[in-house]
Amino acid sequence: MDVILEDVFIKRSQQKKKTSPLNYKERLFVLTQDRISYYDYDAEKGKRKGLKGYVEVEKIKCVANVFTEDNTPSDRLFPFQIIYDEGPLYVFAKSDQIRKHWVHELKNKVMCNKEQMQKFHPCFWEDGLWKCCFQEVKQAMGCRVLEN
Ligand SMILES: O=C1Cc2cc(OC(F)(F)F)ccc2N1
Repeated sequence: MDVILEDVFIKRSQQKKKTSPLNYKERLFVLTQDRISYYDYDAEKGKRKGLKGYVEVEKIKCVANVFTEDNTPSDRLFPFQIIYDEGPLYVFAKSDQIRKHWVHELKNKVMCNKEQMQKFHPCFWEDGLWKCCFQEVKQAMGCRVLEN
């Protein structure tokens, strides 16, 4: 299966508990027709190393930008979210242009998916609540309708 897009992003690890610290790791992301995979990689050699995980494109219910807060570090200015049945996965692109390209490609794939989501949370789930609507239930219905 050939590569559609490939880029180095920071990903936010899914927090097990709301008190556990958030951690951010740089990974190589690869989009193919049916998967978005991410790898450990060697920056010096620019080589892919171990596959760390993936999400099947058909499982993605929504892709959207995420609003950042004012105190966002400079390497996490362009986040987007990939929402699948287990919730949102947060990825940080290096520029708005790179983010736009990935979100565009992923949206094109999601529109063909059986399960799509029209309501989502435009801000992060962080420290046990949605930063957009302050609901404290992660499964709370999205507070924003997806515009076209
Ligand atoms: O804990 C995790 C696993 C993960 C995967 C991911 O990228 C995706 F969608 F799988 F391509 C993005 C963020 C995270 N956080």
